[in-house]
Amino acid sequence: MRYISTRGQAPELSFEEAMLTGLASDGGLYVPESIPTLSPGEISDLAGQSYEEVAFRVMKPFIGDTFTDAEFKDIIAKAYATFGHEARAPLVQLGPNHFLLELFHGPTLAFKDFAMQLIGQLFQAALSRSGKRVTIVGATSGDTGSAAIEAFKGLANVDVFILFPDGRVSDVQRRQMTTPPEANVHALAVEGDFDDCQAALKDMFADIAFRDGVKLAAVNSINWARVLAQVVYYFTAAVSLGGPLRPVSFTVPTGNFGDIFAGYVAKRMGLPIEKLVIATNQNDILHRTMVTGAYTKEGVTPSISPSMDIQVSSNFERALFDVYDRDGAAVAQLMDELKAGSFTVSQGAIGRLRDLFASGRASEDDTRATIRDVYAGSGEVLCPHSAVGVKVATENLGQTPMVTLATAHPAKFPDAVFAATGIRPALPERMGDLFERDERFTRVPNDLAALKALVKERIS
Ligand SMILES: Cc1ncc(COP(=O)(O)O)c(C=O)c1O
Ligand SMILES: N[C@@H](CCOP(=O)(O)O)C(=O)O
Repeated sequence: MRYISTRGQAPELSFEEAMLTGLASDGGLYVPESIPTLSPGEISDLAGQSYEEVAFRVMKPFIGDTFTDAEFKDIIAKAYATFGHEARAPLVQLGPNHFLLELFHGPTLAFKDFAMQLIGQLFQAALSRSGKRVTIVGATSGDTGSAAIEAFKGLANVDVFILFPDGRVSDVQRRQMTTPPEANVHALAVEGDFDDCQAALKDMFADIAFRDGVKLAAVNSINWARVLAQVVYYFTAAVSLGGPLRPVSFTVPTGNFGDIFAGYVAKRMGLPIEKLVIATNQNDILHRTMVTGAYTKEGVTPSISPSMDIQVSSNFERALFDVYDRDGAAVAQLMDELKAGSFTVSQGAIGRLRDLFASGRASEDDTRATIRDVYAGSGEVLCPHSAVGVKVATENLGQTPMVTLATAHPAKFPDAVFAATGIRPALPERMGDLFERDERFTRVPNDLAALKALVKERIS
């Protein structure tokens, strides 16, 4: 399996190279040159298998001969051994035809652990056989950073720098990033919002001398391996609801478009998914784009679902690449226009996007009301991101079972949950002392040169 860039100008890479590289040298994102499919029989055979076995069968065609079957199975087993639920991604029924896919039983209580725990193991295996060292720089609105630090802390061949927007993540998210004592962890509080952090990260990749000098690697969902790991739970959920014989729909709380893009890949692999619904909070650039065809940046307004406070949604580029018939030059042109603030999707391409995705938006009041009503109706306590999903899902219910992705544990956002329900969800016991641990982080200006200098100084 070879990987190509969405902007068409970077070299083709193997799975291992694409994973260790992250962003393509032309600024694009790597995607497989073709999407492998599973037959209906192969999908039926996933029923009753462990999460780990499904993960192996779904991901294997994408990784080629990077690892032997035995090595890859061992990597998967280690990745999910830390999860607090035997099913890894259990389904809970919310209503007659509405299910919640709980993706928050990993070590940092968000769906990011599914991919990050896996790529922590993949990096370790690849780097220990090559003897190479990498510098991971990640941008986070709260969850990617904690999951990355958890997965890479203490590893011999890796330094991990996480840029988070100062004052715009929850206290639990910040403490998950700032309390690990390992010397290879560097939490950086940036004066700015998530888009500033992500732009700085992409600019670091664009500086080839810096990129090669520090051996830069990415663990955001610009890294294909992140998206791939997230494809698996679409299969486990659909199969437990009767797939492939019965189609299933999914609603996905969306920011950087990685999680819903994984659903699109599952569909392309042959999983019968009827609807894929993009659910945005008040920072609704993706919903506006689906409605108007114009992708227009407006400022980010902080919300009670802070992890989705994003305007420049990285993985939308991967979807554009496909609806523009994999024309890298056309995608590069759109991304250039975006630097000036907006681009318009062509008539043909927006039509195709609308065939593939539905969309909706939840205001702050909708989000609070959904947390309150779901708690009163079923006793299920939702985090604000999952509540955005549930609100939009209820507008898209039909005959087909709907699965809403519950992307984080409510205890990561106790203030928003308390305001809506009057209860304060407790952190799992293993994190009970999070607020007693010492914090360690560096405040940095939103200044690329200063960030690069700090990274160089810390790794030297
Ligand atoms: C809790 C939570 N929900 C939803 C999202 C949105 O996921 P994606 O960025 O893959 O669209 C994020 C972060 O990205 C998140 O942290
Ligand atoms: N919500 C994310 C933003 C980064 O998303 P990623 O999936 O591209 O890593 C976060 O929590 O950091």
